Amino acid sequence: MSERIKVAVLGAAGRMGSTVVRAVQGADDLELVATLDAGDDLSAAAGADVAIDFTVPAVTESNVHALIDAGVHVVVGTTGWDDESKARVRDHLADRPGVGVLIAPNFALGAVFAMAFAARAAAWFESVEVIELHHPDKVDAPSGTAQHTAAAIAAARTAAGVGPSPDATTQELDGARGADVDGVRVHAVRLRGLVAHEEILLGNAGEQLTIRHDSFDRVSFMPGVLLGVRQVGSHPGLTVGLEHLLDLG
Ligand SMILES: NC(=O)C1=CN([C@@H]2O[C@H](COP(=O)(O)OP(=O)(O)OC[C@H]3O[C@@H](n4cnc5c(N)ncnc54)[C@H](OP(=O)(O)O)[C@@H]3O)[C@@H](O)[C@H]2O)C=CC1
Ligand SMILES: O=C(O)C1=N[C@H](C(=O)O)C[C@H](O)C1
Repeated sequence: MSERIKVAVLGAAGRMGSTVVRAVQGADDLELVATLDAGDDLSAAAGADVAIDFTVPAVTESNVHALIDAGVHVVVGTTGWDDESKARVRDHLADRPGVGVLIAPNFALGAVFAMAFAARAAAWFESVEVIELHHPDKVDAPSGTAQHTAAAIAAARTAAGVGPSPDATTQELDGARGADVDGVRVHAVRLRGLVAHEEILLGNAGEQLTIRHDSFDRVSFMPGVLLGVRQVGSHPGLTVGLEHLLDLG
């Protein structure tokens, strides 16, 4: 058997981190070498080939820079990344050839396909809006997935020369029309009982297409996380979105 990939998990006690720990322990080709939580010294991850970060938006970027310095590939599921923080990672990686960082707002395969399908359809519909629905313990809104979805939809519409979705609203109670992500309206629901869900609504005169994805359990993210761990080392530089490992990018 070829050598196993040594893996460190950051945020190991969290909802996602604890599920990731079990998935890594269950994979024959992976070896769990470190589990870290808030307050732990990041140098414990330096012996890993790949670190997986499911922490909190406030710390994920500094974790990634420290891991790049240590020459460790990183698979990042934590949300909260914007264009500036991604650009800083891209610049850092330019000085560390061979190191790969994968940031994916959603590792559930169905969610990645839902985003890709929505981007393909978006240029053919007059109206499009995104609704994301999550458990009430989530700290960020809208979800990273919804922002990634809206950005892909907006890019597809711009490339096709399609204008904004029609909207006659001139009077609005703050927030009633959701957040504006690159011109696409995104609405966030927080409800006990939910895990992670997204609907993309596309409308034309007389018809509606609804693309919906549901993660009922955090195990849904594990095949994508493990795919990322196995492939990040052969994707040096920054990769944003699991779609690039599924030939959908
Ligand atoms: N990409 C994807 O597919 C998915 C992404 N996510 C994202 O993953 C992130 C985590 O979600 P979730 O697991 O639900 O959140 P949790 O709050 O359950 O877990 C976060 C964990 O990170 C720990 N932590 C905080 N600071 C540090 C640090 N500096 N170093 C190491 N660990 C730290 C927390 O510890 P403590 O509580 O002690 O502070 C906690 O255990 C979120 O951004 C979420 O949006 C979630 C699901 C899927
Ligand atoms: O916090 C969560 O739970 C999730 N976060 C990610 C996001 O913000 O998109 C992925 C998934 O939706 C679950």
